[in-house]
Amino acid sequence: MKETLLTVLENTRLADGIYRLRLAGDTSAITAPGQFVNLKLSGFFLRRPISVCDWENGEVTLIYKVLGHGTEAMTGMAVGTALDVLTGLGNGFDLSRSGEHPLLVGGGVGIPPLYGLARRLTAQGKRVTAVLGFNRKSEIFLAEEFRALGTEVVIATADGSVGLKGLVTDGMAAVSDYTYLYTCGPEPMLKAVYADCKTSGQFSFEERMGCGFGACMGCSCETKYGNKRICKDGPVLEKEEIVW
Ligand SMILES: Cc1cc2nc3c(=O)[nH]c(=O)nc-3n(C[C@H](O)[C@H](O)[C@H](O)COP(=O)(O)OP(=O)(O)OC[C@H]3O[C@@H](n4cnc5c(N)ncnc54)[C@H](O)[C@@H]3O)c2cc1C
Ligand code: FES
Repeated sequence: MKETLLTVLENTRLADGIYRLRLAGDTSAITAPGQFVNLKLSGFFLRRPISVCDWENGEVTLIYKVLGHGTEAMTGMAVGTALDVLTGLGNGFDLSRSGEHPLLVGGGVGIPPLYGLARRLTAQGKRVTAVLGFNRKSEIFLAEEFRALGTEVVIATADGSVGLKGLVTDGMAAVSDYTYLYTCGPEPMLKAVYADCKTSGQFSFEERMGCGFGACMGCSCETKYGNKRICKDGPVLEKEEIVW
């Protein structure tokens, strides 16, 4: 973990309530897709954790959804603003387990960390399929960026306005021959994906957090191998260790 000052390069709206924040500075502590950063926002006591969508050459891209006061305040951050950021938090995804045809399943703001993962798996020559779930057409983001990587994209929308009408599990049913699964999204979605998953896999949890670096136990969860802190031992857990 590293505390550093990053400068806002871009803060733009991508879809309904969804923004892309690009930051420049020392990103050396970020080593794996699926890790997250923790942003100190002026006027807020607790930092706000956001997954790394991608990083390269001293730049990190985050994608956030406006949910409450903190993320609302983030929309007003102008280009050039200096932000105090804890970088390199969490374990991230282990790419070595993917096999030849990894399936990535993301819902809403669980999708961004899967983009950085898809980019690296594709660079390794893997055939990547991504099932992306949204509520409706106006909330869709990153689908074109996944396609530009050469990833096969299956979109599921709850209202049927684009792609399959239904949930990400309906999209998963359309992919038969995957070798491994990576997923991130809200917990009810992760549970449904867990129930339908035919292979081994890794599940990333975006729990509410206190400190974000292992000190407060506020994110503790039970696993088959004892209690783990989602912020430090996760946010990525192996399918085989999850207790549901
Ligand atoms: C490891 C990790 C990675 C994350 N990555 C992303 C990301 O890439 N993009 C993104 O948009 N969000 C992400 N989140 C969620 C993000 O941290 C919260 O949405 C944000 O902190 C809310 O702050 P706020 O001040 O706007 O809302 P608050 O005022 O704190 O809360 C507003 C509402 O949102 C609910 N809420 C707050 N945090 C969460 C949460 N973690 N999960 C579900 N509901 C919550 C509250 O219960 C409340 O109802 C991540 C969370 C974690 C722990
Ligand atoms: S949020 Fe404090 S230990 Fe995880």
